[in-house]
Amino acid sequence: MFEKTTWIKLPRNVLVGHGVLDDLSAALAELYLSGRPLVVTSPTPNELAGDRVRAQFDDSATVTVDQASFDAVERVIDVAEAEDAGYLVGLGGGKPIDTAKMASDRLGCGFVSVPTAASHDGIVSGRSSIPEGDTRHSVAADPPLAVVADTEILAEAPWDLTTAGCADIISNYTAVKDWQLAHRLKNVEYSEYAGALSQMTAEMLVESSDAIKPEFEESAWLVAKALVSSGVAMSIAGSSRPASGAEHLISHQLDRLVPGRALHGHQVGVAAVVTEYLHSGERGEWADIRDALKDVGAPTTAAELGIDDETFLEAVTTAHTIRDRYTILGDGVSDAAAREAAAFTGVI
Ligand SMILES: NC(=O)C1=CN([C@@H]2O[C@H](COP(=O)(O)OP(=O)(O)OC[C@H]3O[C@@H](n4cnc5c(N)ncnc54)[C@H](OP(=O)(O)O)[C@@H]3O)[C@@H](O)[C@H]2O)C=CC1
Ligand SMILES: O=C(CO)COP(=O)(O)O
Ligand SMILES: [Zn+2]
Repeated sequence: MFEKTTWIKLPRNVLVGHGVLDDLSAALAELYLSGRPLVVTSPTPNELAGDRVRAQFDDSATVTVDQASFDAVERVIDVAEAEDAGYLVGLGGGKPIDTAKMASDRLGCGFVSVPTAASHDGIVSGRSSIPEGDTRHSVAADPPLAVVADTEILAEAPWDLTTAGCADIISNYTAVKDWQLAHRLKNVEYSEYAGALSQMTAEMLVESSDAIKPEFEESAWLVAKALVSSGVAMSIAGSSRPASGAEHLISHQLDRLVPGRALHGHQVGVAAVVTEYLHSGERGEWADIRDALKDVGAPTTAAELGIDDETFLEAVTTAHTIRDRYTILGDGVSDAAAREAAAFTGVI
């Protein structure tokens, strides 16, 4: 008997462009959401855009979170219940968006993503990343019903956040290679469609890198569109596999060793240079990844991340323990192999 089933959860309305923040309520009107919104935000995004969001609703409540944590998720759930909110609007960077995504998943209510930074593909995906104990990687949570990404706001955000978003997309190259490897060696289910979409998203971003420059609103548009596409690839796959391989494991390990030292996207970009070398050796495509990162102004060395060489190497040699996800790191690379890869590629 044929037993395969597919259930793909995707956002229904995705708005990317200049001034679209003011179309938020129109985008939501089409979704038949009921009740009033609870805006989940953090201090800077609230100051930048909170009033423009609240002005579009007759009635709303707001809760501000300072960090992504399970305490913050609990607090949002409490406020949502106390305020009798019908759905949650995550306004800000990954911190409020992931907190709102997780809280709405727990509450069983709708979630809408209004990113103020194009810093990683979590702003669109059905994945939420809330640190708990030693766990740093994302877990499944229903994706946003709508995404409203105003490029005017994204373009005015600190440039580092945008280059981090670019690097998160560039790392899709190695993520897809790891996924294909796991398919060949461990029979992990692989989606050709999701893999191709993820890879094409990285290729298109790299091909447009000349247009990715600070103060060009088009840069924010290109990056936001790529983040949407990467999020869709994850939704099709039903996992973060299309956008998260060994380079993400290394980044998660860095988050444990030196929390908050560098942005997620920057870490996965630098780690991707090393994991590409591990995949394809001295003559492989690691230099293309490094050059793509350089072209968008993202870091390419451990030092540029503010991380010392030994800590970076410790992350590479221990990253395979992070989660049950087979990658080029296998059951662990030796210190000598990690050192060789990182030194040859100029990462250390
Ligand atoms: N779901 C997923 O797949 C993923 C989720 N994540 C999660 O996302 C978080 C990191 O994402 P990131 O976006 O860097 O985090 P933040 O939400 O912390 O945003 C980064 C910083 O930028 C500020 N900021 C946001 N928007 C603007 C703006 N328009 N102008 C000026 N400053 C702005 C924030 O201010 P303020 O301090 O006031 O908030 C904050 O200081 C982590 O919690 C991580 O776990 C990361 C990767 C993937
Ligand atoms: O950041 C992500 C994809 O870019 C999510 O990946 P993780 O599942 O490894 O957290
Ligand atoms: Zn990522």
